Amino acid sequence: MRPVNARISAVEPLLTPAELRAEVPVTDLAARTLRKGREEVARVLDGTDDRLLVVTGPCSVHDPAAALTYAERLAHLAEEVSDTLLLVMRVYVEKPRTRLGWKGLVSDPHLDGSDDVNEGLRLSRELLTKVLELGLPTGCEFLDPTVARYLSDAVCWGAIGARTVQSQTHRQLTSGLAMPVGMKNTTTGAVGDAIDAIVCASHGHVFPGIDDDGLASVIQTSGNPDCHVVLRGGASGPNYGPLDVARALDALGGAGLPRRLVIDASHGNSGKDHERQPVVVADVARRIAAGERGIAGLMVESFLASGRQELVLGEPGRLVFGQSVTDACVGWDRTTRMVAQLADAVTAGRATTVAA
Ligand SMILES: O=C[C@H](O)[C@H](O)COP(=O)(O)O
Ligand SMILES: C=C(OP(=O)(O)O)C(=O)O
Repeated sequence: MRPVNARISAVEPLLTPAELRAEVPVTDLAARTLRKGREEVARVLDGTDDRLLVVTGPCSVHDPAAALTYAERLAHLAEEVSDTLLLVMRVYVEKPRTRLGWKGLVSDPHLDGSDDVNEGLRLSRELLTKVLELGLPTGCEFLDPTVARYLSDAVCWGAIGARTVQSQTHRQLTSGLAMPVGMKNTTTGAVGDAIDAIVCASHGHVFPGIDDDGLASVIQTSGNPDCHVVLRGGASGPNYGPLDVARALDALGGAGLPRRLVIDASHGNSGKDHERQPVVVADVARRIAAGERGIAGLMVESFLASGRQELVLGEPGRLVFGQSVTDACVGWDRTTRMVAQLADAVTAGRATTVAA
């Protein structure tokens, strides 16, 4: 197709959301997990379900087979701890980059710079539906509003990231998403912007977009009442401590919002050092066990193998199976220990509630 201006070098057709949905449908089995997952996440977030939400999984999916192996293990673990924890798998198929880098499975599924977006969308949707079919709720960051039209009906929990939480486009997108969405504090550490995003997304908006047939459309939304803050630390340091949490809860209360939030053990809270994630989790677990209120969930970046590896475009054969190619992750064994610690903390925290 002829480019429309000198700085656009090519314009290729993209399959439509309706075509992809027909090719990769959300099966009845997946739809059951989707409905249940969305409802349960919303109930945990508002406190009517006293379990803890734990969103765990790789920083990014680069190999659907490795992600599915992780999902199979996590589905077993989710069953074992279902009295105390609601486990959701991170299935992150779009990556926002600080400067440049591989932008995720949707953008470049062959890991070679060929940027086969049609295949990226197909593989991403297949993976999301397979994870749901295992009975495991799915979570992902919504980055490109167009991509959301192709995948959001297979997602139980969404995130708006630290780099886009101030963006009106992402707040409008969230206002039309049918699942609970976590708003990250900004990379500077500002929590107020996440609260602004929650308020903005709770209202209906009218904005340009595409419909299911890919036709340029005016989209009207009714607002998303199920958004919450995610404390992920930032340039100003970690913000998972009791004082930062209390300040954020007060700010939420001051804005007329529920005093509930989620803590991300990774990113600015771990200084991107995966070895520090268990330290964050242990601290939060101790506080939950002691009866601290307001922490509705935790996020962990975890994969089969610990650490990270450098991705060399065009050489995917050299990659270690199940190890992150973006942020370093905790490995599987460490993950199971952290999950057990959180399950025990919820049990102990319940006892303090009964005693009070
Ligand atoms: O969680 C993922 C990363 O922190 C985020 O995508 C930014 O990554 P980068 O700083 O490596 O670009
Ligand atoms: C990019 C992510 O997080 P943040 O927006 O907090 O940097 C992520 O969780 O993958």
